Amino acid sequence: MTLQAIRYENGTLEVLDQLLLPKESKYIPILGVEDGWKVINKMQVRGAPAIAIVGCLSLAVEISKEEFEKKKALRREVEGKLNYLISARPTAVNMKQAADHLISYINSLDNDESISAQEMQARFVAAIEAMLEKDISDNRSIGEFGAKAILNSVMDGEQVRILTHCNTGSLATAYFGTALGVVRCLHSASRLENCYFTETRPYNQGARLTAYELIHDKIPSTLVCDSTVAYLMKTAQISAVVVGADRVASNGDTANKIGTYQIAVVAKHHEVPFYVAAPLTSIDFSVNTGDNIVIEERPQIEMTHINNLRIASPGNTNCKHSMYLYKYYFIQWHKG
Ligand SMILES: CSC[C@@H](O)[C@@H](O)C(=O)COP(=O)(O)O
Repeated sequence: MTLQAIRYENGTLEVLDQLLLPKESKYIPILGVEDGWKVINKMQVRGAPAIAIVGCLSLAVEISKEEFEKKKALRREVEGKLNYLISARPTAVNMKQAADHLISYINSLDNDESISAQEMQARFVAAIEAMLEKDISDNRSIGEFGAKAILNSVMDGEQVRILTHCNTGSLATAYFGTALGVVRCLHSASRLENCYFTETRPYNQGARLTAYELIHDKIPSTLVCDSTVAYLMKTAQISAVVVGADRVASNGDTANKIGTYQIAVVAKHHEVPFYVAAPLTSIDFSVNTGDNIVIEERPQIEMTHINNLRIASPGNTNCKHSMYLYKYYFIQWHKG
């Protein structure tokens, strides 16, 4: 059975605390938008599609509990809260795309004189619930298309070796993932020899979360240090790299977890095909190039500490090389 990181039923929502994994599996109840914002900001929920779904569902939970006499009041509340949710993690665009879509939907409901405030409220909550279903079907298609694309570039019946970065699986989406969904599809088709995955410093989404998912699904896999990638490409005959995306600009420049850029550069050097597996909601047509993507800067403590234990030497770390950008756009889209 696929891991369920987001549990939503009849207006109640709880999410698996990903900061505690793999040591502890604990679900956090989300009672409204403030809780939603916090779990996203603290990265107890992460991964671009999961951020959008949890953010929007937290609004659905809050709205469902309220009573609105005036449609305008509902519209104002929805707009303000969606804009607030976007600020929790700015680089991943899925939350913003979802907010734009929902704001335009609530405006159309507001303008529709044939419906009451209660009807508007019910339809709005249903629209958010439909996003959950859409993510599930998108995951299925991405997995199937991605596996097909990779298998088309190898010999008939050949087993493939895939490298992935960060976590893009059930913990990052509502179903079985984007890049990790491709890996899952290759495995179900009995065409996966091995999935190599990076530890993904500083928060170790690979070592903690991707490992957790691959072990859960009994998929043959190997955890590698981030700094092993170049050597791995030289020696392990990697068939393809597949990663997810936090935001794709209209020219194809892609922002993803820090470290993705260097993997892309090394893949190019070793002529290993490089794929970005992402839903349409990760594409931001309002941004021309990666230069205009807002890059999230996270607190230094995430790099200097592991599980609240300091690993970097104490002292003034406020110097250039100790700052880190969390994400960076990494690649110019290749034509064809
Ligand atoms: C399907 S998840 C896509 C991306 O969000 C993923 O590749 C990624 O970089 C996640 O980063 P995170 O910082 O853990 O949210």
